[in-house]
Amino acid sequence: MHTAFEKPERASLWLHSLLFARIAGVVVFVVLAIAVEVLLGFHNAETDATRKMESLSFAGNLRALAESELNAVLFLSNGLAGYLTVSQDRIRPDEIQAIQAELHRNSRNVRNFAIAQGYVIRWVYPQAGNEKAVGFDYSRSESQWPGVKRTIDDKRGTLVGPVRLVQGGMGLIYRYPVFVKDKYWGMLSTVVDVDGFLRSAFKEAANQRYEFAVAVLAEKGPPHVFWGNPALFQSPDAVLLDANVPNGKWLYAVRQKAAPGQLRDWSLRMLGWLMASLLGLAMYLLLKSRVELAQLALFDTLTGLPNRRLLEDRLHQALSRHGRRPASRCGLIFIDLDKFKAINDTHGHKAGDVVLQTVAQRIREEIRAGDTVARWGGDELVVVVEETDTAKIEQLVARLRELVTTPIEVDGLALKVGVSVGVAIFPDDATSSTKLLKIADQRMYEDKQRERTEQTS
Ligand SMILES: Nc1nc2c(ncn2[C@@H]2O[C@H](COP(=O)(O)OP(=O)(O)OP(=O)(O)O)[C@@H](O)[C@H]2O)c(=O)[nH]1
Repeated sequence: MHTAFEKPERASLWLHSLLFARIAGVVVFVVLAIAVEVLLGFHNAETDATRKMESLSFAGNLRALAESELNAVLFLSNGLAGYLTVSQDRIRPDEIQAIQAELHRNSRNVRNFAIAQGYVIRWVYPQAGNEKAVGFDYSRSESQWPGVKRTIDDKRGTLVGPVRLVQGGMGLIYRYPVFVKDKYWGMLSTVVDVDGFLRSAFKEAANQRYEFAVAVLAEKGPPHVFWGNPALFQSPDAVLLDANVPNGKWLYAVRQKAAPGQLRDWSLRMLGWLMASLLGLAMYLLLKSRVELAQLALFDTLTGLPNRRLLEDRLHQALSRHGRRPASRCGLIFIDLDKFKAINDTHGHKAGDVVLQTVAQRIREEIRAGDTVARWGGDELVVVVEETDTAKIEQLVARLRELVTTPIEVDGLALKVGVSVGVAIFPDDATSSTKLLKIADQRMYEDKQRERTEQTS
């Protein structure tokens, strides 16, 4: 048996199909989901740019802090270098010790000062713990000599390191070459404790929001990272900022730690997708209800056959199509069940329904796919047959009579109805659908009368 709500076959009804409703629902969902992603993309790009600006400003802050800490060291070293330049040949060890002691007392992270005359270290302050440094000859140190030589050649103070110190531990060394009358006299080295220096430089920068790393840019080879996580230099989220230090460069990498915004992004995304799903579903349900309404308006709910309205439309279409094949015929068959009321009265309305459904199904299975059988109303059905001829219509009518009158089994009973049929042929009988229907109805009535007469005689 056919379902009550069948899909209209015509292309013009495509907009009222369930498939269209499903596609429209999916399209609404996809479009909204894409819109959510695009908006989130804009939002993220903007947030990213803001975060990078903030990171850059933080990196600038770090650079300023390190510079100010470094300036304190340079200031001390330059002062001592001034003394050495003035007093070169008259240097008195006790005087140097006193100056060094004074400078050391006022400096925070300076581990020691070392003064070399020529290339050999002569004086160190404080002496305790640094005895090993006295007598150290730079020109014989494979690791230190290239740097020392560069400082002398460049004639400018150079920040070296962090390096492993002769006296143990890690240090930053500020080397300052002393020249007397343009001739190299000796080297002043100020050794700064790396950890202490960096801690006091960056203590103000200690921040829950950012992580950072600092590296020395080598002339050759990769940067040497001496503070923080080296991976930051490879991170796409990190910003890099370089800074000049005496005769060299440091590089800062700064990244904001996982921002609370990431969680918010996910919530926004979930909310957006939820809205997209709900609106997609709403669109589907809306169109589905329209489909159902349209089907209710065009199909008979008991038999699933086209109703009178759709039949009239199809008949109209069939007649307009006929113009293309004028030699063929179009048949309109009006069918009315006889003694149907008696089935209702004797076996109940439900049994009558089954009879109507069965008759509808039998006729539907008999006709071709392009033809139409519709419920005209009550126990009346109408068949439209296209591209046919008179003989074929007669054969079809005979088969339909047989099909309708073949007993129908309902609850173990074989119920039988009679049938009256009236046929009108286009264009022989009429050329308008109204006229054809009228003629077919009239002939069906005559058929019924004939049957009645035959039964009574
Ligand atoms: N079960 C059922 N009965 C229906 C339905 N629609 C109409 N009917 C009944 O079908 C009958 C149609 O009336 P008639 O055509 O006069 O009945 P009939 O016994 O076939 O009369 P003749 O055609 O003169 O033989 C009425 O009794 C209606 O109540 C329906 O959907 N289901």
